[in-house]
Amino acid sequence: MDEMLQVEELSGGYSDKNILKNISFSVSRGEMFGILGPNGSGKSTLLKMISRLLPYKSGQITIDNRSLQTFSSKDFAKLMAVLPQVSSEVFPFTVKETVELGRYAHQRGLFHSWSREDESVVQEVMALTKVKGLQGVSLQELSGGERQRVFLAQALAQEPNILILDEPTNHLDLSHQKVLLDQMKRWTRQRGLTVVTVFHDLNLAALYCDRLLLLDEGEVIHIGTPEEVLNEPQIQKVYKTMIEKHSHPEVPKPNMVLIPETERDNRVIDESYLSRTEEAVMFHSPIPLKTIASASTGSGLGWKEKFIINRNQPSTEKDTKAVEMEAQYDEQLFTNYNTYQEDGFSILFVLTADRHLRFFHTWLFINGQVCENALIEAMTTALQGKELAFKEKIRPAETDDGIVVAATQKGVYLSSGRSSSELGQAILNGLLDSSEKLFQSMKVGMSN
Ligand SMILES: Nc1ncnc2c1ncn2[C@@H]1O[C@H](COP(=O)(O)OP(=O)(O)OP(=O)(O)O)[C@@H](O)[C@H]1O
Repeated sequence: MDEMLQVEELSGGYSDKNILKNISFSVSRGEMFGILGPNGSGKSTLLKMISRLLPYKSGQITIDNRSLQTFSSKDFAKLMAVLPQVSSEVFPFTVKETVELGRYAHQRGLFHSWSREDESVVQEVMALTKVKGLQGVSLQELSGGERQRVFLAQALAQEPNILILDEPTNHLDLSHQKVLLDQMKRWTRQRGLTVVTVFHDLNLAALYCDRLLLLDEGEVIHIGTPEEVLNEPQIQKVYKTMIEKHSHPEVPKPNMVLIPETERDNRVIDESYLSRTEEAVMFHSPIPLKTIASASTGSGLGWKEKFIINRNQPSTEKDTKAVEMEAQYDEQLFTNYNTYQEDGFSILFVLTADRHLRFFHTWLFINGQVCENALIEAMTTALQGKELAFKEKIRPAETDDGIVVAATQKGVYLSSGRSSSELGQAILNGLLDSSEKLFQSMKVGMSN
C-alpha cells in the first residue's frame, strides 16, 4: 500500500497534561480517513500534532517517509492544508483576500508576484465552494456556513496533497455538506488527495470515509472500515448512549440511529387493540409498529399502525400507516388470537381464514425489539410454521394469504428470527398451536 501519512506511538498534550496515549496508524495516498470520538477524546489535539500546530512528546509522524520536522514551512504548506474548526473571530479581510492567502506557499520570487496560475486556482476553488458571489464581502459579514466554505476554499487554494479537516461540515446545511464531501471524495479518487477528517456525525463518516479511527480518552479503540468500527456495543460504550446500528437503505453502509428516551415508553400491545365484526378484523395499535408485510395494500417494510381484513370492498383511501388484506369470498371469517409469553418478550398471534382456507392471513405482533434482519427472518420462520400447520390440510389450488410480522421495538432485543433462535422457536410453536385452535373452531363452525 502506498502510505502517505504515518503516525507511530504518538503521545503528548498540553504542558504536563498528557492527552494522546501511544497513537499509531497510517493513511494511504488517496484515502479518506475519518477520526471519531466523543467530546474531549483528543481528536483536535491529534490533528494539531499532525499539522505541526502542537509539538508532541514522543513517537513520530512521517509524511512520504519523511519526518514532519524536516519540511520547511513553505514546503509543508504545499504538502498539507488544514481547515480548523471555524471560530467566530475573523479578520476584516474580504472573501477573495482570504482565499488568496492560501496561495502563499506557491508564490515565487522576492516580491511574491501574483501569477496567472494563482488567480486561476483562486477562481476555481471559489467556484467549487460556491463563494464566488461573495468575493468582495468582508468575512465578518458572513454566516458560519459561508465562512466555513471560505476557509475550505483557502485550504484548497494551497493545492495540498493532504487535507486535514476538523469537523468540516458542522456549519453547513445538508446540501452544502453533500457538495463538499462529494467533492472531497472525487478528489481522493481523481487527484490522489489524501483526506484526514474529524467527524461528529457517524453516518456521514460511514458514508464517505474508507476507514475510521475511533478515539476515546486519548487512546485508539478501533481502526477499520466503517462496518467494523461502527459496531453497536462498541459505539454505545464509547459514546455512553443508546444507539442502534442499521443498514443504510440505499448504499451498503452502516446507519447509526439514535433512539430518543421519550420514545421508549414500554407500552405492551395485546388483544385489547383487536376488534372483530362479521365483516372485518382490525388491529389498531396505539404505537407505530416496525412491520414487514405481504398484503394487498401496505406490503414491505415500514412503520404501521392499522391492520385490516375487510370482507367488503377494501377501503380506497390511501393510508400509509395501514396494512390491508382481502377476504373476497362470501364466507364467514374465522379468527383466532392467542398471546404467548416468552422470556422477556411476547407474541400475539391473530389468524384469520375462511372455512375453505382460500385465504389464511397470519398476523404476529411482537412485544420486543427486533432488528430489521430478524424481522425478515421471523417472516420466513412464520411461513415455515404455516406450512407445518397445513401439512395435513387440503387447500384449494388458488389461495391468497397475507402475512404481517410487526414489533413494538421496545423491551428485550431480539437479534435473530431464524427458526433455531428464541424468537423463531416461539413463532413456530405459537403458530402451530394457534392454527390448530383456528382449525378446531372452524370444525364447530364458530370463531372465538
Ligand atoms: N489548549 C489547551 N490547553 C489545555 N488543554 C486542552 C487544550 N485544548 C484541549 N485541551 C484538552 O485536551 C483534551 C482533548 O481535547 P480535544 O480538543 O483534542 O478533544 P476533541 O476530541 O477534539 O473534542 P471535541 O469533540 O469536543 O471537539 C480535552 O480534555 C481538552 O480539555
